[in-house]
Amino acid sequence: MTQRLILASNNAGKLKEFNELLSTVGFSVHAQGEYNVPEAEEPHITFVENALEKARHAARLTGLPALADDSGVCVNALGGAPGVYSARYAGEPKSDAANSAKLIADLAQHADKSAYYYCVLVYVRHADDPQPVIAEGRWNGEMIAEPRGHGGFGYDPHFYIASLGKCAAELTSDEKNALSHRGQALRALVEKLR
Ligand SMILES: O=P(O)(O)OP(=O)(O)OP(=O)(O)OC[C@H]1O[C@@H](n2cnc3c(O)ncnc32)[C@H](O)[C@@H]1O
Ligand SMILES: [Mg+2]
Repeated sequence: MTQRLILASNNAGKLKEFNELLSTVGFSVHAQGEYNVPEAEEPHITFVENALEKARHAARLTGLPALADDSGVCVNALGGAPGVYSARYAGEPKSDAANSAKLIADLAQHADKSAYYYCVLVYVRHADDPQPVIAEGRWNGEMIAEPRGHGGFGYDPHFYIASLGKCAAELTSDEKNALSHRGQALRALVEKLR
């Protein structure tokens, strides 16, 4: 039986990756935009609280189970910034190009370019679910100034994986999903839902 699931996100890049990752596990997935769910508030200082807020918001407005992702890039030399503020690092309106440009500028004087992507997923069966299912994933890399590749989204053209000699934006979507913070978190979540 396929179970209808709301993806509590408005980010087109994430939605594409979720559709690829979830296509095989028996969920019929629908973006919250299909149900006219407006963007949720993300007022918290932790990824998990923001993800829970987004999942509950979508479940409450649709009456359906919902999956939310809160994620970001954490740069060690910047004390973990932009972290939970990754989507709006350069302010509003959100812009991947402006965010990347600010991050590269902020890092220019630092020798340590190491960074990691972090993703937490929260699944709620309904808005008041007392047992949300939570999973996380982390993907290490480093930030490089010159953008490379056209795949992915967000900071991917600047997120370099030395062992591959490539940026995340140079990977196919299957390659990215196999390695990424989001892919890791989703596989862990699916295990917990079995
Ligand atoms: O909240 P929703 O609607 O899901 O969409 P969002 O883009 O606002 O999502 P977040 O609040 O979780 O912020 C995550 C940001 O972190 C960055 N990010 C997360 N995962 C990424 C990935 O796989 N590749 C590149 N950048 C990523 C990117 O800038 C995202 O906008
Ligand atoms: Mg957001």
